[in-house]
Amino acid sequence: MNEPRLMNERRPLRDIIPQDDLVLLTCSEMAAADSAAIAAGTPGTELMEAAGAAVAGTVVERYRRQPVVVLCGPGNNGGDGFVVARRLHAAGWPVRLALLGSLAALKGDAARAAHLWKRPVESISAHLLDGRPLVIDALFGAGLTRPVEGAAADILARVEALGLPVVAVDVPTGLHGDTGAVLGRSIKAALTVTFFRPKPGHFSVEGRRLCGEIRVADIGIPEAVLGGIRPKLWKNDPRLWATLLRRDDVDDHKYKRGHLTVLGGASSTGAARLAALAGRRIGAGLVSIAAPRSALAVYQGAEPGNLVVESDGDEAFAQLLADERRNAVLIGPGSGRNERTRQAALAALKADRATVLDADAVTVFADRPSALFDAVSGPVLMTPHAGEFARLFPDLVAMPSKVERARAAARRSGATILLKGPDTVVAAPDGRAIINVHASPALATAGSGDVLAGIAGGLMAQGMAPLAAGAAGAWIHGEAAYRFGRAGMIAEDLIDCLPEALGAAMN
Ligand SMILES: NC(=O)C1=CN([C@@H]2O[C@H](COP(=O)(O)OP(=O)(O)OC[C@H]3O[C@@H](n4cnc5c(N)ncnc54)[C@H](O)[C@@H]3O)[C@@H](O)[C@H]2O)[C@@H](O)CC1
Ligand SMILES: [K+]
Repeated sequence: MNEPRLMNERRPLRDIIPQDDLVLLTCSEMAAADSAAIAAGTPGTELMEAAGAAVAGTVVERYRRQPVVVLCGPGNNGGDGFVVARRLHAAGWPVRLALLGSLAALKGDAARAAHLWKRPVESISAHLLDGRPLVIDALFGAGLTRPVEGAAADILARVEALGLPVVAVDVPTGLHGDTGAVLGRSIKAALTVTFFRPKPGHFSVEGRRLCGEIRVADIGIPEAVLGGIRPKLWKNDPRLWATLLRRDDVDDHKYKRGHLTVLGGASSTGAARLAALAGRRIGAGLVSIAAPRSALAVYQGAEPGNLVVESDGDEAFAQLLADERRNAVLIGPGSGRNERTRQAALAALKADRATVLDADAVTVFADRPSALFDAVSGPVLMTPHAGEFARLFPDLVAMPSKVERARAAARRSGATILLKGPDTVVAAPDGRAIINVHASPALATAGSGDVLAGIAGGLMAQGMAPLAAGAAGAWIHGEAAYRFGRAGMIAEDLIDCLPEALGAAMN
């Protein structure tokens, strides 16, 4: 009897399902959303009033009545501050307001908001902080263009030194909404109220440190404006990809669940074994390790459910891929920085397999990255950490935005890039990108990356496209760490927790 054909093979891979409520908007996209809302009939003053009202409302909800100082900047972020001050004062709170710059220099909506504030406008000075007030930071928001210095930096330093509670309007001053980098100096907020949609900067490592709790307020911008903006960045969540995870089917057969082939190395054999186990746990029907003769016995004596095939020398991997049922390939974890790894990667790309390139498979192309990029044509996910990324894309490292770094690398290489870290970004060559913050610091442990590569490879074997597999992999990886839920986690524990994590993603 012939063995059943693999069902996934040569079928289009299943891609993410965009969700409007998970969209993140850059500052210029947000400005476009404001403009579209204004064009659709909501005046800018109303948007600003709604923004300030949302901040004031949140403050009243979260804090007991107490003295407040509102620090206003020279633009519309400051304009929001004037609204917050007026509304808190109306609610009976003791409010002082200080403006950076002169009232006469305010323009447009901000000038109108200032006009409605009938009480004193002070200048920024340390005396404002006498009596330890709650601080509303409305100095700079989406319009931040250069480092925060001078009086603004001084007062923020003072607020921080005194440990005063801070509520940030839109973003903590100094945090760049797009890049998530700090320009000059910033301030740690307990709460950040942003408008319509979060911005990428809220989810950078710095952003997560500085924003505190993030509340996204509706300010009356119609959802329909997103249609015109066509955003391409989402916050990772199972709703983007959970429906793509394979559900059990009555006529399931292991070949229908894909066959992941992992290149095993000669010395660091643990990495490929961890990846292979993760690939099986995540649901690949078969996972085999292509092992060099010298290490065959090691792999054969290990986990009995991993298939082990001999694959020695530079050409052998290409021959393995003559079997079309090997629909997905993972190369890199412990595979060795050598010609065999390099040739296996090129063979996988040539054979157009769903391919995950990690660790050594990234590093072996450092001397001539174009040899890798030229070979990419099919579905490829590359999963570098920052150091591996720098080897392949040295000129992109200086870009301040991690999302843009990953996007540029994806565009150049033709592969989907999963750039690891506490704020993992997955970016596809067409510009779609996903930020994952569903990750625990406990993931910073040896072998954790091998597990992630195995999960992604297993998901691609089951028919997920690279962006979906990367996003799902990063989330499930994070969820597994949360599920372990105590100190002392090692990579093997992550694998044990995968079934529960997978279950959580599917619910
Ligand atoms: N209609 C709208 O556009 C709305 C805007 N909103 C608010 O408006 C904010 C954006 O307003 P803007 O675009 O006016 O920007 P900002 O208020 O963030 O700041 C802009 C001004 O600050 C200057 N500036 C930038 N960085 C500086 C630095 N380091 N030191 C000194 N000056 C600096 C700029 O040259 C500009 O004059 C959002 O963050 C949000 O709070 C909300 O009111 C909702 C509606
Ligand atoms: K701010």
